Amino acid sequence: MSELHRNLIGGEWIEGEAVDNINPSNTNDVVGRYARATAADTEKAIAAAKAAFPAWSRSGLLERHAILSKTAQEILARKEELGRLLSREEGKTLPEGIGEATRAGQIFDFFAGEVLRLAGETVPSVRPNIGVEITREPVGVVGIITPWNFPIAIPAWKIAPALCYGNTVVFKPAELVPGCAWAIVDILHRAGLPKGVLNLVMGKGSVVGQAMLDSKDVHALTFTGGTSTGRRVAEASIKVNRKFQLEMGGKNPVIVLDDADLKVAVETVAQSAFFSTGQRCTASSRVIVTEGIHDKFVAALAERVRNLKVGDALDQGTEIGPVVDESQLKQDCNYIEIGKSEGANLVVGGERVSRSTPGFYLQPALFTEATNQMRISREEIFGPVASVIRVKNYEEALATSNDTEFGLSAGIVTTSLKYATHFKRNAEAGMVMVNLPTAGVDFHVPFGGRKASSFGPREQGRYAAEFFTVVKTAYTSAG
Ligand SMILES: NC(=O)C1=CN([C@@H]2O[C@H](COP(=O)(O)OP(=O)(O)OC[C@H]3O[C@@H](n4cnc5c(N)ncnc54)[C@H](OP(=O)(O)O)[C@@H]3O)[C@@H](O)[C@H]2O)C=CC1
Ligand SMILES: O=C(O)CCC(=O)C(=O)O
Repeated sequence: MSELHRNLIGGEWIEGEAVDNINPSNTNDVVGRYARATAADTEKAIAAAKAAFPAWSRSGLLERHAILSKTAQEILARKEELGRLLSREEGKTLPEGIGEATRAGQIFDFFAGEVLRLAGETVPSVRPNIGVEITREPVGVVGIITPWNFPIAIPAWKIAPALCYGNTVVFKPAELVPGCAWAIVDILHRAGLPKGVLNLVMGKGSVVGQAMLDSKDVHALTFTGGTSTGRRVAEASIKVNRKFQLEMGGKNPVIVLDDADLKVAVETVAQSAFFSTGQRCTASSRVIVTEGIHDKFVAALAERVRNLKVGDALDQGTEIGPVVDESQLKQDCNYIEIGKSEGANLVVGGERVSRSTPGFYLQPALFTEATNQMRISREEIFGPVASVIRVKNYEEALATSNDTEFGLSAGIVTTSLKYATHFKRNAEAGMVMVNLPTAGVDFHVPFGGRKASSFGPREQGRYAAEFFTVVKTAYTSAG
């Protein structure tokens, strides 16, 4: 039997009930065995983080810099192995897995630099002989709850800034993907983090996650996942005056205008909608196309989708890996049936694919003749399913793209500077892409959305400081 990967609590590796981590490309393949934490373990982890906070919040900048930098170097040196682990446990293709592992290394590298750039402000007072200093301090114990779709990048972009700014951490990864989570915690632990500064509690959201929500000793909570869980995080946090940050769903539009370059449009939409099996909160599932280009665009996109190679995430040449698990696959298939019953036209895909190994394979599905009122255009599906909505002109395209409760990412494909500029200004989204896929973002600039997609300060880049610190304003009289 393979080694049990244990939880890290107060600097000790702690046993727990063993859970198999299953490969969605081949359900006969057990990626590893991981210990399931209990609510009592979670309470111990929170207590350990609380006890470690006073020393870590005052730790030397060079110590923090060295640990984050060493972590970055090890992740980058092992990016192929970690990328393979990621693809094996989550199902994105190997190049995508290696790309994500690389991104995690770059994020730690970025925040290793940020440790040395911590800054405040001194400003004159409006009163004579008084100085005003504005500084940022760590918040305390940060709870981190992450989803399964970015098993290494999302933990990295929450853990790295939390530690950089002097917080201690209790980290709960999604139960489906403990492998990458365990690997980065192991790397950080060996890089020299003091006991209790980073605690790992793998386990169920309803047990471990809930124990974090219920604790008044978790002073800030950063969450990425589904909208309904996000609401629970918000409600629980308000009760205990906790700072919280939510990244949730999307129903991201991509507009294709008559003047678009056809090849760019097809590739941008295929990438936005189907790569990473459509399992990205930034994926696009509403393709809004003006009537002059509609028919030739649909024909070219359908051809591209028909030829997308669905297969084992680790096989060379696979473009679309499996869906993450049986329950997500059911959700995708259910929405495909809903789309058909609503009267949209399924032009290609949507059927389960058999391979030599048992896995959750689905041929990407493309609907046409959809309207923006259909459920498939309004609800997040989180799979390789997209619908084309035909519109008359740019004005109708813009209105349709903004007609959604979500506001994470929005894209436009056009050769017109006028429309590109107008769209950047008027799209109701946190991130806007011109002639680029709606998914796949840089690691050093702000990430986040508007409306029901996000709540709280932005993640990533220098903007991360807003969530992971609290501001203090100090006044000193000269005498
Ligand atoms: N915006 C995004 O990036 C993502 C959006 N989603 C959307 O959410 C839908 C559902 O996906 P799913 O993974 O189930 O999303 P969840 O919101 O259930 O999961 C996200 C994280 O929250 C945890 N969690 C679940 N219940 C609780 C709770 N009561 N208290 C605290 N934490 C909890 C989960 O734990 P565990 O999984 O271990 O039970 C996981 O770590 C998807 O179909 C998709 O629409 C999903 C993933 C990412
Ligand atoms: O598109 C990306 O690069 C990031 C997407 C993401 O964070 C998510 O799907 O949760």
